[in-house]
Amino acid sequence: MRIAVPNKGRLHDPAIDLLDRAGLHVVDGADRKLYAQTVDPDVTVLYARAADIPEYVADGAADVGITGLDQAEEADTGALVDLLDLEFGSCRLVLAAPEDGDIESVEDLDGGTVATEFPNVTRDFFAERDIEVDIAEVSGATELTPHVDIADAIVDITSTGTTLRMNRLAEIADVLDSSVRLFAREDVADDEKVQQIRMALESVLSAEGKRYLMMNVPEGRLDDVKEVLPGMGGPTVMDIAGKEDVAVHAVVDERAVFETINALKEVGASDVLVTEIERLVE
Ligand SMILES: Nc1ncnc2c1ncn2[C@@H]1O[C@H](COP(=O)(O)OP(=O)(O)OP(=O)(O)O)[C@@H](O)[C@H]1O
Ligand SMILES: O=P(O)(O)OC[C@H]1O[C@H](OP(=O)(O)OP(=O)(O)O)[C@H](O)[C@@H]1O
Ligand SMILES: [Mg+2]
Repeated sequence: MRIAVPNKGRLHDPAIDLLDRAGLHVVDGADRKLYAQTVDPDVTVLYARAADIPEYVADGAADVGITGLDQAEEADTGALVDLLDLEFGSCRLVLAAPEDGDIESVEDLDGGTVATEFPNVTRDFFAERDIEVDIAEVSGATELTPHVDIADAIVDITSTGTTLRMNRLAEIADVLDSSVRLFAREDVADDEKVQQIRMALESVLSAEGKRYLMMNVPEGRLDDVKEVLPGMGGPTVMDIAGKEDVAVHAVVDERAVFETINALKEVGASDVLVTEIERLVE
């Protein structure tokens, strides 16, 4: 089983970090290597450019891949199965034009030129609206093109909006909401190993923002404590050898920890421990 991961750029570190936290540690990932082993002898990492990953997966060079939805939509491959939203690399593809120009709507671009690194997505966007545009494919610095008479507008990535603002461009329309996904080729999407990888990654995302609470509770107050701890499927209750108290464990939303601890103290809980959770396999 080969998993394609961005070899550099902004997606590389978070992708490797996520695999790590999922327990799929890369063991010989020296820089500039094409392949790396993981702790699972059946899983190899293949490093590739984010833009090439959909094609690698579609062609069988890899079985699953981690890259942006924007790249998957742009790639000229058959459909890949979008197995899991990995919740990083969130950005939008937008149509934008000079702030002080005459392009204010999508229709104003009829007969015009749009520069982009995403020609396929852009072509589809205008075709769906029956608007004829010429597409100027560029490989970077797209934001400059409307100011040097190469294009009337652009379709490009934005997240904070800083780059558009710095280049005096205004958003005209949303083209695509993107985030990084785990993609699989259709014929392997249901394979056991692929599903194990999906579940391992999902368990890291599920644990994010959750805390594990442990405490001692007098047995007579257990019902009150349960009221305070809605938890996931109720708390775990254990006897403590030679003691009247019972031990109670529960998973709680990080944002609710402060309030929950105060409420727990009020109903008689003591020795409350709060710990982080690495993974949560549901
Ligand atoms: N500003 C951004 N904020 C969030 N996500 C982004 C942003 N820019 C790009 N992305 C996501 O990262 C993916 C990879 O971006 P890109 O291909 O530009 O690589 P990079 O990290 O800039 O490295 P390089 O361009 O040097 O290969 C994009 O397809 C998109 O999904
Ligand atoms: O809305 P913002 O937060 O300003 O982000 C948008 C910018 O981020 C990306 O560029 P990147 O930083 O990856 O540089 P690149 O052109 O070298 O890929 C993208 O191509 C935009 O230019
Ligand atoms: Mg970039």
